[in-house]
Amino acid sequence: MSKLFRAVIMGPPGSGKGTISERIAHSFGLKHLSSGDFVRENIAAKTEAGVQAKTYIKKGLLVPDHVMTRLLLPRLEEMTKYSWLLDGFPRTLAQAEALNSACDLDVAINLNIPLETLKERLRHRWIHPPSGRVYNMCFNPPRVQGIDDITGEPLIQQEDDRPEALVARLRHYKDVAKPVTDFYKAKGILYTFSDTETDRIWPYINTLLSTKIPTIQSDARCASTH
Ligand SMILES: Nc1ncnc2c1ncn2[C@@H]1O[C@H](COP(=O)(O)OP(=O)(O)OP(=O)(O)O)[C@@H](O)[C@H]1O
Ligand SMILES: Nc1nc2c(ncn2[C@@H]2O[C@H](COP(=O)(O)OP(=O)(O)O)[C@@H](O)[C@H]2O)c(=O)[nH]1
Repeated sequence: MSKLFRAVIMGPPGSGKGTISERIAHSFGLKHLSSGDFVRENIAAKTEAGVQAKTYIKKGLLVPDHVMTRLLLPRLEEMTKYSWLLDGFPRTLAQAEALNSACDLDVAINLNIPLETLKERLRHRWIHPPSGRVYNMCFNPPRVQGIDDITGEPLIQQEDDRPEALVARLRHYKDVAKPVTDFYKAKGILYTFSDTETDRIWPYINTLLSTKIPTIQSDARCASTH
């Protein structure tokens, strides 16, 4: 029987997790699971975890580990038949440990992007909040400026993508992410990619996954959710 492929992608805000996840989902037929999308769906559906999560997000805070794992792990249980790539989770060691008790990962992709590049990217990032679609006014602009391609609704810039908020976010990211990357390094599944451009990183990720996926997965592919 073919084995399913399970991966996580980590990196600071603006490092290209969403962009690269979309490419991976498209090229390898994995499901792209975004923790931010799960949070937004739970908020919209007013689930208990969603109501709790909203109070933190409104203050610009990360959702606490116990709320986040309660929201996410049941969704992963629904995915037992699929290969997936998880984007945005884990962000803390506690989350990584919770995930580790739920499933075995094959690969942890870690994006290492210089601070100046992150600042520049996020300055140009615009999002469509209801869907989570992300644009960049230089790298992948919408067809009409300020308007979502699919729905025609307005795009917004997130408060915490502004340069002042970003430095604090990045500092916080570094503190909490280090134990997580150390955890995956110790397991021998951490792959770090450093560059200023997604298009230069992508061929390396593509090659890595091409060597991993066909050997452990043949008929278990599934369509991307995006
Ligand atoms: N693993 C997680 N742990 C805690 N909070 C989370 C997690 N994933 C998502 N969230 C919450 O949901 C919000 C939206 O998440 P999402 O990943 O879409 O955006 P983000 O924080 O702007 O990330 P990035 O800039 O890296 O894309 C986060 O700001 C955070 O409050
Ligand atoms: N200029 C430039 N922008 C990029 C590149 N890769 C991604 N982006 C944009 O940078 C922003 C952050 O990327 P995103 O995938 O949302 O990163 P995430 O926060 O890690 O999920 C988005 O607006 C992307 O469109 C790149 O190589 N160059």
